[in-house]
Amino acid sequence: MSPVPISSVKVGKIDDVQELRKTKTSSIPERFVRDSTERPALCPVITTNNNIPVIDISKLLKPNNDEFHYEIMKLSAACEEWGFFQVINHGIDLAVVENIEKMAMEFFMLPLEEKQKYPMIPGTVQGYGQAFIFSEDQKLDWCNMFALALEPHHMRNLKLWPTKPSNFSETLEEYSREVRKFCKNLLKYIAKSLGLNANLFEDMFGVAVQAVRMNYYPVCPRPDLVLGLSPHSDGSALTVLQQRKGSSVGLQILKDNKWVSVQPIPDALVINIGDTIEVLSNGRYKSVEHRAVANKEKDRLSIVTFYAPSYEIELAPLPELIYEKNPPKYRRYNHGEYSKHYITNKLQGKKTLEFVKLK
Ligand SMILES: O=C(O)CCC(=O)C(=O)O
Ligand SMILES: [Fe+2]
Repeated sequence: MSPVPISSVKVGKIDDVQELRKTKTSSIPERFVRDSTERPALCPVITTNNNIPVIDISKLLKPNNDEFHYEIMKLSAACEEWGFFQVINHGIDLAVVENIEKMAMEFFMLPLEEKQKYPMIPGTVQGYGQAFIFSEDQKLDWCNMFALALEPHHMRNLKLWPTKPSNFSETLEEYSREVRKFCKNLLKYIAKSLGLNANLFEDMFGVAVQAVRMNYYPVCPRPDLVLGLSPHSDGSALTVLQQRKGSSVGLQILKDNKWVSVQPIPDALVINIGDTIEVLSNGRYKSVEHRAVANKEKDRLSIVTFYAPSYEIELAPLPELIYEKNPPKYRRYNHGEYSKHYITNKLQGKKTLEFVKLK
């Protein structure tokens, strides 16, 4: 069951944030102004460096030596305590990483009419615009998105593949191939870190679903009033996030009820555990709530890949991780049904997981 468009949704007027920015006005339209409880400046933000764990993938290439075991232990602690980590020496060709950043920026800098040839279709999260908007009074994010499903092949909506910039398809295909390889390997390490057979996730997921979302956050005159992206957890198994070099700092994760700002490390990728792994690990690994904030001085680009099981797969906490003192916390469900639930509801912290949580 793959996501289907919803045609009956009334989303109201959605101002394009890049166009708003061009007007140089310092006032923010009401639909972007958050309630005081949601405004970023009112929440305590920790910005200390070196907080989010860093995993060195090169140390995982030779299994079963001390370095390998140490790194696997670090990975396990990162997934349990943070749900987020950065990876260095990830093995993805840096030229491929740079190319996608350049291409994405070229896309976002195109005239609005060009980008609007690929409008976001409510209920599918594909195309250009704002996703997860389901009513006329819902608050908007200070962000322009462009998202596409890449795999499996039959899910590609070819009408949504831009013809400009001219290298769009080729660049995205190359990037997504590299990221797919990386995700498959990382899932092996994650399985090992849970004491499971390395191939368990790959065998279980079938032909994995892979989607990419490019988020562009223009400079904002009042970042204290808006959010770049509403708080949410990801409905994927794994998410790989790349931040454009020289972008502002914008990603924040909720840790012990405080928003912690993720300081980018050059050439590193940010990884987070999505809802699927939280469920399969019966809550041992956390799909952590995160959001993005806007910035007054610098714009920001993030390129996000969601890697998830095939839609027909049934998911439930793994029997290997269930024992008497740790009974199942989630029910058995179909992943396609979960995905549909995810993308047909607005982003609201970890609310989506309630759909499958056992009371
Ligand atoms: O731009 C970011 O840092 C956050 C993006 C994100 O969380 C998402 O696209 O799911
Ligand atoms: Fe996310």
